[in-house]
Amino acid sequence: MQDVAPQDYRDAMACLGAAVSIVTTDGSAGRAGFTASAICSVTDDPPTLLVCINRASSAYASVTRNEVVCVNVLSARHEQLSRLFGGKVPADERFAAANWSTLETGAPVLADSAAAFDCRITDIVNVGTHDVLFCRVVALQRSGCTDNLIYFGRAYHTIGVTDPAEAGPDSTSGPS
Ligand SMILES: NC(=O)c1ccc[n+]([C@@H]2O[C@H](COP(=O)([O-])OP(=O)(O)OC[C@H]3O[C@@H](n4cnc5c(N)ncnc54)[C@H](O)[C@@H]3O)[C@@H](O)[C@H]2O)c1
Ligand SMILES: Cc1cc2c(cc1C)N(C[C@H](O)[C@H](O)[C@H](O)COP(=O)(O)O)c1[nH]c(=O)[nH]c(=O)c1N2
Repeated sequence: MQDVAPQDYRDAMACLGAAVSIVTTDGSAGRAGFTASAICSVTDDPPTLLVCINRASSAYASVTRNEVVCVNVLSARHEQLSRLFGGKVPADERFAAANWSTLETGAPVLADSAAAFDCRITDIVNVGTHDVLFCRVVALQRSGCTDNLIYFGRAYHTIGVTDPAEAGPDSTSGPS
C-alpha cells in the first residue's frame, strides 16, 4: 500500500475542527491526564466512546494500567488548562490548575467541564503510534454545556449556542 507523507496527512487533518477534552485517569498506576481531540462516540448501547492515545504520552502507562478514564469536554474558559495538559508539564502542576472531583471510577472529573464521561476501558487496539481505547461510560455529568473549545487550523476557537435551552439541562447520572 502506498501511504501519503505524515506531514501531508497532518496538514489535511488540521482542516478537521475537533472538540477538545482532557482525558484523566487515577488508580494504582497513578494519576495522569492529557489533552485530546481524537475522541468519538461509538454506540449508545452500551454507551461507548473511543479515545486515541499516543503510546509515547506520559499518561499512557497510567491510563492503560488503571483501565479507567474520564473524558472531560472543555469550554472556551479552559483554553489555558488545555495548553497545560497538552504536554511537557509535570502531572501535579497540570492538576493543580483546576478543581476536580470523582464519579464512579475514581478518574478525575473537571468540576466545570461542559460534560464529563466516566469510563472503564473495555478494549484496546494498537494502530501505528497510537492505541485506540474503547471506553464504556458508567457515569456522566453535564453542566453549563453552552460552548465548546475547538481546535482547528492549529489554533483554539470557540463555538456556542445562542439559546442556552438548546444545550439541555444540567445533570449527573450514575449506573442505571
Ligand atoms: N491525535 C493526536 O495524537 C493529536 C491530535 C492533535 C494534536 N496532537 C499533537 O499536538 C501538537 C500540536 O498539533 P497541531 O495540530 O498544532 O499541529 P500538527 O501539524 O502536529 O497536527 C495537525 C493535525 O494532525 C493530527 N495529528 C497531529 N499529530 C498526530 C499524531 N501524532 N497522530 C495522529 N494525528 C495527529 C491532528 O488532527 C492535528 O490537529 C503536536 O505535537 C501533535 O502531535 C496530537
Ligand atoms: C489540541 C490538542 C489535541 C491533542 C493533543 C494536543 C493538543 C494540544 N495531543 C497531544 C497530547 O495532549 C500530548 O502529547 C500529551 O499531553 C503528551 O505530552 P506529555 O508526554 O504528557 O508531555 C493528543 N495526544 C493524543 O494521544 N491523542 C489526542 O487525541 C491528542 N489530541
